[in-house]
Amino acid sequence: MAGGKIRKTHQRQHLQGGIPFEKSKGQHILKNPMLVDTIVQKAGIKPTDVVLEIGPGTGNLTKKLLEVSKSVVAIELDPRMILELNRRFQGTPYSNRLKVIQGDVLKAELPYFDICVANIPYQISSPLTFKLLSHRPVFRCAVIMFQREFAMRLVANPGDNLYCRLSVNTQLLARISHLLKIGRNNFKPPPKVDSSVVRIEPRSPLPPVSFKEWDGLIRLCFNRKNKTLGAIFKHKSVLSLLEKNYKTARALQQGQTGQADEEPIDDMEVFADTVEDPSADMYGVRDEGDEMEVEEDDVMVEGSDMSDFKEMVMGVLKQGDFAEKRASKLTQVEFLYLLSIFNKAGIHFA
Ligand SMILES: C[S@@+](CC[C@H](N)C(=O)[O-])C[C@H]1O[C@@H](n2cnc3c(N)ncnc32)[C@H](O)[C@@H]1O
Repeated sequence: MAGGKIRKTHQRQHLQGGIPFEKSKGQHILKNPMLVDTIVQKAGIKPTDVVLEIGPGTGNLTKKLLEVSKSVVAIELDPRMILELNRRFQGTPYSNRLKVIQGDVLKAELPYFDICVANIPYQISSPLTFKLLSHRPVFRCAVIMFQREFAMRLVANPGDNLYCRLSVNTQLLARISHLLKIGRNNFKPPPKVDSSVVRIEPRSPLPPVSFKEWDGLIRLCFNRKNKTLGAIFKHKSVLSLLEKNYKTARALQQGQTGQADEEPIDDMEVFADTVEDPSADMYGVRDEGDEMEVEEDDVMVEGSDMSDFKEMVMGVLKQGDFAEKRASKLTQVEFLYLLSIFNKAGIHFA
């Protein structure tokens, strides 16, 4: 840690190198040098690696990364931090191996990197994770500090309380493991929550699935994650949405004779689109576990109301033995199978 002094004002500003930290920018500096060493060691950086660091701040982690890698590219939003970084590394043997880009990482074009190591501002966790996972060429791994609950959602398994849409979507794209628990007192100023360091290893190749279709199904299932799939798919709003998609797909198919019926693998641009607008909360944790509000007219379609289309949907669920199962307990493989049998029956989610 650069030797700064701590001054407390009535606003409890915390200073390092004369810089007041801004909580709105997630500026919580790792002050425990042993932890910084452990994170760098766990990242398994090779001397030939180009490292991407997001939010280098005053450079505590950056210095250790420079010691073990070929070079570091750091993206930092706050120009005051960049001045501090320049002051810290100018005239040292590290200066020509450090490139600092000023800007918002969510808007920046990411450079080439082998490995990403970062203590990030927690408010960008979800869009940043998906921005990294859509980056090409595929990197080896990312070792990232997240808010503890977000990290536990990333690694959650079927049946765990925190298993949610975020878990399923990230685990489709990457292998994720929990590396370290970090208490809030290791930061200056301490955040309100504890943290965890997680390793993310992108899958390559990706499972051959349309991401739009996948997310459509997962979103539907997790909006009422503790209800049986049989109950979810009996709702009028769900059935009418799927019936509309079904009719559209059939009309398109009729207009495209001679084409293979296999679903094309989505272009990676799909991922880029979803991270451009973080407010869309495409993968956020906000809605997880919440029951989707059932509108007054969103009744269950029962008995005499039974339409041919509903019978078809129920037939698909029965075929895979899914009617009595709940999203909160379904594995990745089961979701992939469910999507494939729906699609085979001409039922689509996007
Ligand atoms: C949690 S601090 C980490 C600082 C330092 N890496 C450490 O571990 O001590 C997060 C850093 O990310 C920067 N930051 C916040 N939002 C950002 C964004 N959208 N893009 C890039 N950097 C950002 C902050 O200015 C701050 O320096």
